[in-house]
Amino acid sequence: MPHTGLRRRAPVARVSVTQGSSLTRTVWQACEHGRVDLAYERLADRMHVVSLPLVTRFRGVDVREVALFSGAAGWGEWSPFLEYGSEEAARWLRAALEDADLERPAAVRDRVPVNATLPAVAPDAVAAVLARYDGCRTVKVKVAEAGQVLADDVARVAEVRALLPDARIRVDANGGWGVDEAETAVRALERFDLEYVEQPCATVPELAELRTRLHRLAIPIAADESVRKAEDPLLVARAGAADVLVVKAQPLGGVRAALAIVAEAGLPAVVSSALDSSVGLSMGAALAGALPELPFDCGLGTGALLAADVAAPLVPVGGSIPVTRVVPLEALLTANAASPERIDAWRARLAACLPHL
Ligand SMILES: O=C(O)CCC(=O)c1ccccc1C(=O)O
Ligand SMILES: [Mg+2]
Repeated sequence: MPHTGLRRRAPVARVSVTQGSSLTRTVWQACEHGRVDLAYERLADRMHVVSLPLVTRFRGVDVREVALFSGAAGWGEWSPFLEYGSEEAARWLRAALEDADLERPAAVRDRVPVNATLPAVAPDAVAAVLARYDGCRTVKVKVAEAGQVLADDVARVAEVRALLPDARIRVDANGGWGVDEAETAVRALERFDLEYVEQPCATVPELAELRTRLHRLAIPIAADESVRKAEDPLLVARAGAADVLVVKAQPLGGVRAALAIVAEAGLPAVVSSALDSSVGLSMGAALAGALPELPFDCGLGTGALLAADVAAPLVPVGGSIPVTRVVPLEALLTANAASPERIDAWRARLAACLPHL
C-alpha cells in the first residue's frame, strides 16, 4: 500500500460537530432570501428529464434517469436513484438547486485526477471497460455484488492487476460484507496491493471492528454510504471507523455542505459521482476543485460508463477531468428526453420532495 501515505496517520480524534453545519445553514438561507425559487410550477417548468443508456450494467440498471435544472448561475443535476424516498431525494434536490442558482465556491485547481470505475463484470469484459478511461492510473473495482462469490471478485481484481501492473487498485463492496466476510475477502485480495477498501460493511460499528482487525494489514477503510446515507455524516469519523471519506455532492446536499463535512471530519476525502450525467459530474468536479487537499484520485470518471450524455461528455482525458461548468445541448436534451410518463413521475417526485427542503 505504498500510495496513500495513510499508514502513519493516527486514528481521528473526537471532533465536535453538530448536525447540519452553520455553513450549510447559511447557504440554504439563500432560498429564504429569494435567491433560489422553490415554487413548484416554476421549478417543474425549468426541469428537463433525460434517460441515458449505460454502456454496461451498473448498480442493477442499464439506463440512468436524470433531471436537470437551469438556473441563474448555470445548470444543476437532480438524480436521486429511483428507489429513494422523498426525504433523501430532497437533499439531492437542494444540491441541484444550489448548483443551478448560486455561484460555485472558488476552485484551487483546474483539473481533478480521476479513477476508472469498474462495475462487477466478468474478467473477460474488464479490458474493454478500462479502455474507456483515458490515462487513469487508479481503478476502483466493484466487489461483493449480489449473486456473485468471492472468487468472482478475486478473478476481476486479478485481471485488473494483470492488465495494469502499476495501477492503484481500490475495491468498493457497497456494504455487502459482514465483518468476518470482509476480513476474509480483504485477506484474499491483499496480494493485489489495495489502496483502500470502500464501505466493506454496512454499519459504522462493523467498519470500526474491521478497521481494528485490518490494522495489521495496513489497508485503509473508506466510508461512502456511512457518510452519504447517514443521519449524521460525521459519525463515522467521530467513531474512528474509517481512514478516508468518500463524499458526493448531491447526496450531501450540495458542494458547500460537502466541503463543510470534509472540513469538520478532518479526514482525507475522495469525491465521487453517483453515476451522474456530465452536469452532475461537473458539480463533483467543483467540489473536488475547491477542497484544500485532494490526496486521492476521484470517482468522477463515470461519464465513460454512459452511452449518451447531455453535453460533450466530461470524461477523463490523460487521467483527469476539468473543473468547469457544463451546459447541456438543446439537441441532446431532446434526443435523450425521458418519456412523458417518466417526466410525470419526476414531476410527482419534485412535488413530494419540496416539503422536505
Ligand atoms: O467512485 C467511483 O469510482 C464512481 C461512483 C460509484 O462507484 C458509485 C456510483 C453510483 C452509486 C454508488 C457508487 C458508489 O461509490 O458506491
Ligand atoms: Mg461506494
